[in-house]
Amino acid sequence: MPTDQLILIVVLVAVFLVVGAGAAFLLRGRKTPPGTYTTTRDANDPAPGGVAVDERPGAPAGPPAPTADAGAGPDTLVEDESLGLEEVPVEVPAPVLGRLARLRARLVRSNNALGKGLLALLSRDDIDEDVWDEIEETLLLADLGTEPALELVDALRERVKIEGHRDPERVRLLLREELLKLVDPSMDRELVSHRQDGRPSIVMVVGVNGVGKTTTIGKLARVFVAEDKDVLLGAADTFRAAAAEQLSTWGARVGVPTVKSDVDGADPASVAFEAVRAGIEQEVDVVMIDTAGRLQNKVGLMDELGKIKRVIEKQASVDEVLLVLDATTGQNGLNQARVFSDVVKVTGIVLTKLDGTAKGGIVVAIQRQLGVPVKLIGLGEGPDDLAPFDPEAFVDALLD
Ligand SMILES: Nc1nc2c(ncn2[C@@H]2O[C@H](COP(=O)(O)OP(=O)(O)OP(=O)(O)O)[C@@H](O)[C@H]2O)c(=O)[nH]1
Repeated sequence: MPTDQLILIVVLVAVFLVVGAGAAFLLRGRKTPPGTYTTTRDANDPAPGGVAVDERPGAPAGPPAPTADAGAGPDTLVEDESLGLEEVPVEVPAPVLGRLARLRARLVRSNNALGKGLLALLSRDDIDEDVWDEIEETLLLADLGTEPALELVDALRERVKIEGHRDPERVRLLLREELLKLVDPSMDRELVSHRQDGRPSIVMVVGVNGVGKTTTIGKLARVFVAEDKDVLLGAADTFRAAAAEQLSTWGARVGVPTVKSDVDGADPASVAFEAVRAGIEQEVDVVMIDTAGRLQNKVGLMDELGKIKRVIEKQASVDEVLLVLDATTGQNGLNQARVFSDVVKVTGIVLTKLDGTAKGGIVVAIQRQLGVPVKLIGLGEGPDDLAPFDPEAFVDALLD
């Protein structure tokens, strides 16, 4: 074979080997399973900066985030040796669909005295004035509120008079219908959690101390991740030192980054501003801002809340202001709700700790007083113990 042909063959073989090796290297990356947060940052996006720290779980700011193995189950270890990063466990949250069905037993356990009590009273042979008084008392004890309780008693009196009673199935049906009317299925309970006008949805979470704000954000982040959304958290609770840590731990569990201040007692409005800026830059779907718990009668702190919202709105309007209320505090929650709503227009209520109280009637009282729907309910301390509020499922659980 002539030398020039031999050289040509050697060159072709070498080219083939180089191209093959390159292709194998490029194809080596693992596919990211749905729901796993990787990165929303484009290659040409600026790196985060300013007072707040963008904490992307398992990765320092800058390089791309680690990916998880395809088909990941709970507690999947995420690793990317090529970046020399530590292994970070990322959980796969439970699907949102049918959550209330899964958590129904908890609602039934704590609230069935209400439903059972009403059913027993209404099924009596003779419903005299004493029985109606007892029915009213049962409703008031469940925190339904005076006006709705009287309304319900009147409606039941009327229907029992016309339709008769005693047949347990019939009694159950009419009670169900009347309770459902009070809970009001016509209210819009959808959470705004999608990008619109080229920017993320901004969700602010407010409430008094210890009601479950941070926990709720952590649980909600999981809900959004389960829906395959990109989420970013902002730790504007700079009052309690451990709060930012608590929030970023929740985020890290599902691979969601947290923007927080590295300065103790930093201005919460500026942390919120940075978080929203990062969310816009990184093109996420939802930014959730945690705020410090504050008593509704502390004027300075309530003013601060108004300021946080105004500062956020320099960049993007706030789509949701979720007021978290602890269901076990009963009517006291109503006073809180009114004051909070005056300062930052509340768009939805999250009622936590419904697993630990027989006062499910508070749902009706709150919605009536504020005209704001209960959008989510907390039914336990577990990471997936938060469910969208479904009026029918709720009333059914009361009557179980
Ligand atoms: N049983 C039950 N406990 C809950 C629920 N939601 C939150 N908690 C618990 O309530 C406690 C307070 O929750 P946090 O999220 O720290 O409350 P917070 O409102 O952020 O507190 P501050 O930042 O101090 O105002 C925690 O122990 C939570 O586990 C719920 O739906 N059911």
